[in-house]
Amino acid sequence: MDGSLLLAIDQGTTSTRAILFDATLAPLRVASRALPQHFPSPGWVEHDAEDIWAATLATLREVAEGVDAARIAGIGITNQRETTLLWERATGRAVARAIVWQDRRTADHCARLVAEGASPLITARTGLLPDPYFSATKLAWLLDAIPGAREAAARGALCFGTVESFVLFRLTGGRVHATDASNAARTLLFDIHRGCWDEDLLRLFDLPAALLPEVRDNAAEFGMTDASVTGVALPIRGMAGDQQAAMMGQACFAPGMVKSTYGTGCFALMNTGPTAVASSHRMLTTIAWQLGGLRCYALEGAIFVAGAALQWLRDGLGIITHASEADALSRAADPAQRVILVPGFTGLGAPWWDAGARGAILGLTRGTGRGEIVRAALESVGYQTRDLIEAMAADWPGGAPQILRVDGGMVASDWTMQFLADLLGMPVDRPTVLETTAMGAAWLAGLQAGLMAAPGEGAAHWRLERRFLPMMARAEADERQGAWRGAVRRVLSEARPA
Ligand SMILES: Nc1ncnc2c1ncn2[C@@H]1O[C@H](COP(=O)(O)OP(=O)(O)O)[C@@H](O)[C@H]1O
Ligand SMILES: O=P(O)(O)OC[C@H](O)CO
Repeated sequence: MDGSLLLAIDQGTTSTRAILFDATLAPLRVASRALPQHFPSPGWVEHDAEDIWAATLATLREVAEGVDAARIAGIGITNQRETTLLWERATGRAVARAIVWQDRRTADHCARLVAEGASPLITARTGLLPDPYFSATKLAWLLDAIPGAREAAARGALCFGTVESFVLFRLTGGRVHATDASNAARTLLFDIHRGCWDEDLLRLFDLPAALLPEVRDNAAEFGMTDASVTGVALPIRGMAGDQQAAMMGQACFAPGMVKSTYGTGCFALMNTGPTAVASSHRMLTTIAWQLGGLRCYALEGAIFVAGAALQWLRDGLGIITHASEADALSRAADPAQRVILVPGFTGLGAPWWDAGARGAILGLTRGTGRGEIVRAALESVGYQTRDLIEAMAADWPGGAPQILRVDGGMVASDWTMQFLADLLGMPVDRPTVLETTAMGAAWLAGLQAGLMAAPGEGAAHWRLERRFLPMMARAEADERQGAWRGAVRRVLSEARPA
């Protein structure tokens, strides 16, 4: 028995992965399952809790097959954040489909909160703002929509949680209803300065405290899996929201370091150390991690559509059959055409926060073909990232970061990474292991198991695969960014927050 393997579960928006890592955080085995998406109404996005659970169990069993359980030092769970689940405490059965972070059905509730002047309280306590992206209004919506749910919630018969909490509950056979500080920080209900659920916010959203999970450090004893579920009892020792886990996988341990993850959406996070920096530029302030009761904070820019634009080109328009075709099509596209795609399919996130905005393709001519449209989808990722990085640089006393570390499914696109470096005018570093989210969860479990050094004591697990250096003239980059902002202004809704 050496107890030096770590097992990460990464429950993402479009897939669930389980990855077995060795003690140097090198991935040994990966199992993956796609997650079905449900779009029952315009702007609504749902996941079936049983799909999440079935994929979690299947991937976990697949990577653990034939491995001596005594060699597994711990499991780390990481997850799509904010996605809201409500389930019966007695049975673990979800009472409705999960409402996914991208879902906009609570836009009116958020607009009401803004109109009633609740924004300053919400931002001061949570570092967030009233937007349907976060969990609280989704939870309130479920309690109102399901007959009897409010009464059952008040007597403690229901559990609320985001995906990590639901997965933990099921893995432990219903014994543990808990979450971690990084996930709690995304609910609109958690005071990120005091590190606890906030009574005033519970009142504001009319939610009973009996629903809430207990909040633990990111590296902690979360309980043992139930042997009847996983075959043998294994310790769960790490937990973090996927974007915070990616920060750890990217070893962004020093204040001022930034990573950006390109999956379905794009999430750029800057480490701000023990200081919760309040943004004057519509960035989010969030908990990066809490270890030994001490919190490290981050500034975050969240954009809702990155790789999802390619999914739309593939599944909605059918003009590509696989995302990997996008690079060749973009290289071959006419450089003289300036087509701009604003991917506001589910509204716009940071720095616009406009739930009513919708997407647009501008600059079409008779010569525009699929290459120019695909290239515009890749370019939209660069433009959106530059908006975030400039906003963060304006908030952070240390100014602009020197380097951007990138990860997520979309960084396979060399073309996109080069365009990103060109627009930002800074190096873009792609690591050897792109499963940085799972790596972060494994790192947390390893930290708790005593296998890893604490942050700041070295970042031996991070290795550079390729650095993209800026080649575009600054004047051209600035002019392009200006044209992008002009395009965004044309899709903003009249009702957007001032
Ligand atoms: N070669 C590629 N070029 C561009 N985008 C890609 C490529 N391969 C995958 N993607 C995009 O990456 C996204 C999937 O990344 P992933 O990190 O698995 O997402 P998530 O965690 O949100 O489920 C998809 O939206 C897909 O369009
Ligand atoms: O599943 P991902 O990688 O798209 O991440 C989703 C985010 O956590 C939403 O906040």
